[in-house]
Amino acid sequence: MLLSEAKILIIDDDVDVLSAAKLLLKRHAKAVDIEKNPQKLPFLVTNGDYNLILLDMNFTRDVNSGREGFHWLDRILDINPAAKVIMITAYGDIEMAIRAIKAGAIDFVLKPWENDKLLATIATALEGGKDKVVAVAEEKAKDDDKKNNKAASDTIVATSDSMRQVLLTTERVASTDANVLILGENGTGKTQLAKHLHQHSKRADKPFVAVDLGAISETLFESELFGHVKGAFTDAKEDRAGRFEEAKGGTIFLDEIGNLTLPLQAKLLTVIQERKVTRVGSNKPIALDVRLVCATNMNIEKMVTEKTFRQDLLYRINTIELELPPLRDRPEDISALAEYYLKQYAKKYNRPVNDISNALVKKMQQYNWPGNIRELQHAVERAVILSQEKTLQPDDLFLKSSAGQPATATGFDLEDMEKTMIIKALKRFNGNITDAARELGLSRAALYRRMEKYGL
Ligand SMILES: Nc1ncnc2c1ncn2[C@@H]1O[C@H](COP(=O)(O)OP(=O)(O)OP(=O)(O)O)[C@@H](O)[C@H]1O
Repeated sequence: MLLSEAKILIIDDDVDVLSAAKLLLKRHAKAVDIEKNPQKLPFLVTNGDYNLILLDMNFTRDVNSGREGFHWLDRILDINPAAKVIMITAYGDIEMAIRAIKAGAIDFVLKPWENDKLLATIATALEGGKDKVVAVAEEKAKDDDKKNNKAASDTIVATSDSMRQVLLTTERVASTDANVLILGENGTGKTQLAKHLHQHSKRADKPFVAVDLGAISETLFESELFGHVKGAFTDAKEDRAGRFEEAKGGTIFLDEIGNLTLPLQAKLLTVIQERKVTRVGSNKPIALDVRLVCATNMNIEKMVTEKTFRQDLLYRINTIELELPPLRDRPEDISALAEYYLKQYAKKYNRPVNDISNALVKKMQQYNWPGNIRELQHAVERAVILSQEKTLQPDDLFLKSSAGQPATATGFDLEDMEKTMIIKALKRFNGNITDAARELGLSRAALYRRMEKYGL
């Protein structure tokens, strides 16, 4: 839809912002309404038939949490899930803006804005009608999937020889009922692989139940995994099946198995050996028909040597071992995954970006990715949200950790120097990002990222 045909609503508690925006937009749009009081939003959204809403992130002057903005964003999307909301955020609030986009806003503008940039952002948002609706529908489908406790049919990207080999073995062992132990650092895709195994097994149409053992307290372990009967303890108001029973006929995935204390390891071993569970407070064992898949990021053999993990339990769970290599050891997967996530997020957030420069691919392949695929996924998501161009450049990707990178030989801390230069440039231009970026020879997006990195 064209801006000249659009009806726009602007909500901000700053009347100067409202009048400046109205002055600018009424020359380009069909109609512009302004409102100072966000309480009127539900009425306006229900009755106003707006094509676009510009919403302030922080309503209470001295509270900068943005929470109110999120609250109102939620309300708008509750009333109309396809509503197009652009958030107005304060300078330095990039993190918040990213969260808002993840929560369903279509874009953000920073205050004080440049008129041309604001008009371009609005025009792009108005153009991308269908994508937004599709994205909302997809999110909803995903939520529904989660609610139904189904294993989502996630794509596995595997270009490297090592990953292809892992996939091949996984698919081969899927049809057996053997217990599988998946090893790998955090974020290498252990959960994803467990789901893949389940989907290729003859239990695929039965439940896939994932349990994060690292997140269950010792006291709740038994009742969570094995269930309980009414009155077994104070909070046991009714009979409840445990996770093992929920997985009946399907697969149970026990993540972070290395985190189990020795007494809990003993309890789990008994269940696996006897293939029966007994709910807490009951004395009736229930026969189990589940496939057991476990995972850990710990060195479990070493734990056995150190006697912190029972050898007999390890023998039970690792009939077949699959090991996911860390991302830094499979450079072909780095570029394939980056492209996969670039496409996915560009579509989801309706962004123009569709390519990755060779220089950025090189930068990604030199980085050590301590958080593996999860870290790469988040880095690409942020870059897609922030990028204004069609091709992602090295500066667009914000990498958190520099661990494993060669240290600077000069003894100077380059980061300190960079930070000082940015502070100086910002002071010189009274916080004007465009001028400071030009002085520093950076794009605006690159300057924002550095400001964020240094907490400026
Ligand atoms: N081969 C892959 N292709 C595409 N995406 C992947 C792949 N492997 C993992 N992912 C994605 O990476 C993220 C992390 O994967 P997952 O949760 O499976 O890792 P994990 O090893 O179980 O992590 P943790 O050790 O923290 O439990 C998920 O969003 C997942 O969808």
